Amino acid sequence: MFKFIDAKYRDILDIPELSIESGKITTLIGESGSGKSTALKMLNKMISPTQGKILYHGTNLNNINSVSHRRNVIMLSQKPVIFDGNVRDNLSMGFKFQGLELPTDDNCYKILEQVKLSKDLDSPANVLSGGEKQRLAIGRVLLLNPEVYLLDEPSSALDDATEEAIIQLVVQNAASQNKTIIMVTHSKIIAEKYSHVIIEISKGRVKRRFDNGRNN
Ligand SMILES: Nc1ncnc2c1ncn2[C@@H]1O[C@H](COP(=O)(O)OP(=O)(O)OP(=O)(O)O)[C@@H](O)[C@H]1O
Repeated sequence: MFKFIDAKYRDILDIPELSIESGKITTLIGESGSGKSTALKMLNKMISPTQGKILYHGTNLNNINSVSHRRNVIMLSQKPVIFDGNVRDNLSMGFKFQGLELPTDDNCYKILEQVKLSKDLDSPANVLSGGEKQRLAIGRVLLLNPEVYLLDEPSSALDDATEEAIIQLVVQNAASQNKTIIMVTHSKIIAEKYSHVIIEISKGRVKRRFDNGRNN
């Protein structure tokens, strides 16, 4: 699905060859500052390689329109982004950005059920609790139904239980549809529990890439 070929980003990342397969959960691990977030940002074109290239389904990402790419490859920040307005507005926001037909109330309620948020679509979003905001942000991404979910762990530590709850929700909903999940975590426990493939990054280079032995 993704293939790095002699891809460099400044002096931060240097990846001569790396493939990320579709339909799998791939996790990037490695010490702080090793380049994990930078690698993830390259996958949805937030940044582009300064040398070399990254292919997506065989096409150089440089030749793919950024807006349409981000329809297929969505970054879910673990710090929830909540917009002014009600729950419905927040669920529809991605569709508005992308110029797509807005989701029906029925579909919105189905997603709220999946993320276990029992709120009315008309209720204001800014009064939700932190955990509820997180579930609403996840619902927004699940509703967009992308091909690839990028989950970036904030370096400012969320507690592991919250991080795992987010991952669990996405894995349950996305992996059951054979979607691709690529995530960054500092937690070896989380990496080993959920990943098919683990990639260890050290000083901007791939140190190890191994099959985690998960086959479902
Ligand atoms: N736009 C940028 N300009 C200059 N340096 C940058 C830029 N983005 C990241 N860096 C540096 O590149 C290195 C890798 O950063 P990155 O955020 O990818 O690391 P990380 O492995 O995700 O770290 P953490 O686990 O702490 O989040 C760091 O030293 C960071 O300071």
